[in-house]
Amino acid sequence: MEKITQQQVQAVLTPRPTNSYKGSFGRILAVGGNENFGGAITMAAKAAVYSGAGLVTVATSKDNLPALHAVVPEAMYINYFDKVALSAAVAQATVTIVGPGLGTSSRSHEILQIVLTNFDPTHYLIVDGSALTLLAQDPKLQALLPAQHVIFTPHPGEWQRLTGLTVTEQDDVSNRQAQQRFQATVVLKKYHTTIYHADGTTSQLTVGGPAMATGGMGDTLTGIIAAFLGQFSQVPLTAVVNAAVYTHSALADQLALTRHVVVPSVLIDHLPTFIHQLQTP
Ligand SMILES: NC(=O)C1=CN([C@@H]2O[C@H](COP(=O)(O)OP(=O)(O)OC[C@H]3O[C@@H](n4cnc5c(N)ncnc54)[C@H](O)[C@@H]3O)[C@@H](O)[C@H]2O)[C@@H](O)CC1
Ligand SMILES: Nc1ncnc2c1ncn2[C@@H]1O[C@H](COP(=O)(O)OP(=O)(O)O)[C@@H](O)[C@H]1O
Ligand SMILES: [Mg+2]
Repeated sequence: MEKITQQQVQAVLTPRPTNSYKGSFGRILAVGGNENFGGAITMAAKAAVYSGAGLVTVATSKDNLPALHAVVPEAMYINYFDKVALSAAVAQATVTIVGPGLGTSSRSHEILQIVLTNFDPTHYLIVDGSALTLLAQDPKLQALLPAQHVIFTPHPGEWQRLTGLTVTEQDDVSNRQAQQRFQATVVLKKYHTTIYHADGTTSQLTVGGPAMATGGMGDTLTGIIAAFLGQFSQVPLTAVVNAAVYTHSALADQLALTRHVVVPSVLIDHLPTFIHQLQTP
């Protein structure tokens, strides 16, 4: 198993070409955030913007719109109950996040089904939070998953729901066997997060720690992964995912030097500076 190094990450985070524009850095769609969990999709969207995504649209409950725009006015909005608008947005996005704060109601299920049905498999799909729980509950939804370019970001509880593996049974052999059933990249989030890539390789973090154990930290990670996929599309998927997961936890470690807890919103605010710091030899 390969440990992810800062040098590998720095090789991914290339500076922006001078003749670039917002369309050069990904069209991200973030789908989630019901009436109770609007913060989850807002953090995902803000993390994507602050990690350099070109264009970010949030498909969420209308209840969340004022708060979304107060926190991240750069993000565009659609109502996720508008099936026509949601289908069109999914088809256009170069990277779609689905699941943070989506909830597990029948309406949440319907939204996930629309996302999976309209997704363009040449693009990227990040499946997190409630979307993983909905998938675990319904094999028919699993059958709609594209065969490539899918990234699952479960915590051990979500991975247990998907695979039936209890947290103590989640060893490398069992996790790899389970990954092969889905063909997706699996980012198994924990102390020293392990990434089971779809190409058969495995990577592990040596950064990150308990100051990250607070609600919203995983939602934030989805936005960083999406933004990096949107920007560094010429780099292999394995390296881009590793770079995003590393950046998230390495920044948390830096902030934890002077903090008891790393609040996700605070981590997001530091992303532009930290990414620049990684780019500067
Ligand atoms: N501000 C917000 O709106 C927030 C919304 N959230 C959303 O809330 C929904 C439910 O997600 P949750 O993860 O909170 O709850 P879940 O019920 O999906 O998962 C928690 C369960 O997993 C088990 N588990 C085992 N190992 C774990 C580990 N290492 N970390 C976490 N849980 C572990 C726990 O014991 C618990 O039973 C998701 O859609 C999520 O995105 C959360 O992200 C928290 C913040
Ligand atoms: N003790 C820990 N050590 C390292 N990383 C941690 C620790 N606790 C939490 N994290 C990280 O915080 C994030 C939590 O994700 P998740 O449980 O999905 O949070 P949420 O759904 O509330 O946003 C993951 O990236 C995980 O690796
Ligand atoms: Mg989560």
